Amino acid sequence: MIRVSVLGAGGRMGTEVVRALKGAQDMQTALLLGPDDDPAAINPSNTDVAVDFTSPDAVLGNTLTLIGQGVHSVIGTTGWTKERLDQVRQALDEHPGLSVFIAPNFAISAVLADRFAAMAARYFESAEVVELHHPDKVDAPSGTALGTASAIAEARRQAGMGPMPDATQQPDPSRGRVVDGVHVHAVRLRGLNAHEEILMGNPGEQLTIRADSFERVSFMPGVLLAVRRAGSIPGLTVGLDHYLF
Ligand SMILES: NC(=O)C1=CN([C@@H]2O[C@H](COP(=O)(O)OP(=O)(O)OC[C@H]3O[C@@H](n4cnc5c(N)ncnc54)[C@H](O)[C@@H]3O)[C@@H](O)[C@H]2O)C=CC1
Ligand SMILES: O=C(O)C1=N[C@H](C(=O)O)C[C@H](O)C1
Repeated sequence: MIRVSVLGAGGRMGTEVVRALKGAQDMQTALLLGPDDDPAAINPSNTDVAVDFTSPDAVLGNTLTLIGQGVHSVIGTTGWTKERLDQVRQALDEHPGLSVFIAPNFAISAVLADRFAAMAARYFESAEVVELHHPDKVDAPSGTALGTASAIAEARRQAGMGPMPDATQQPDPSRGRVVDGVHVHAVRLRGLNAHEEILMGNPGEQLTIRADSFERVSFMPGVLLAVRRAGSIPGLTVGLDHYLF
């Protein structure tokens, strides 16, 4: 049995994760932590893998604590920057064999949308990302959209493409956040859950790639897969594609 502790267990995702763990034959829930609990309560005597769905403010501290405790982490929480990831890598250097796995998105539809976008990027002059979420989400743009924009930018770089056409004369917030040269727009609307549309355009044609997570259950197969694979790739791994393709 894999003993799994959950940080953020009372939240929207945490609740769904606890339900999924209860339905998994090879897993048992260990500690279920909320914002007032000490993550250092998690250690190898009670936990094999810790799952974090907390908040962008809390996740780095939690992760560094869990590395210090010698427990593998599976993380869905957003808020990662290159600097924060470097801090995790540095901490992991002291703990060979330990793994930290971060997925901006655990839904297969979103992982495939990213992959398709990276494949398509070199064939289109223009590309923009629109992410649409429930209005209780605290961060914008979504971690998924940031990853998608970076993947598109990297594919364009590899293809030797320059900047996208845009006659806007001065930067304006209505054009969204520019991530690595790719415009990202965030919509917050009651009734939505988690959605992303990647728009690509050429003279006379358009490609739209869209992924919709209508319910949080869509993230659970990915979370359980990452828990089962924890420790299989030591060090820091970012993206469910590492386990899928
Ligand atoms: N990677 C993925 O597939 C997905 C990622 N997310 C991300 O997961 C995170 C959580 O999302 P939701 O569940 O919707 O938020 P939420 O606000 O419903 O849940 C977060 C929970 O964490 C708790 N919390 C805050 N700080 C904590 C700490 N230091 N220790 C323990 N618990 C703490 C809060 O009290 C709350 O219960 C967000 O960053 C969101 O973007 C959400 C959905 C899918
Ligand atoms: O907060 C959410 O809901 C989600 N957060 C993640 C993100 O920011 O990309 C994943 C998914 O979009 C749902």
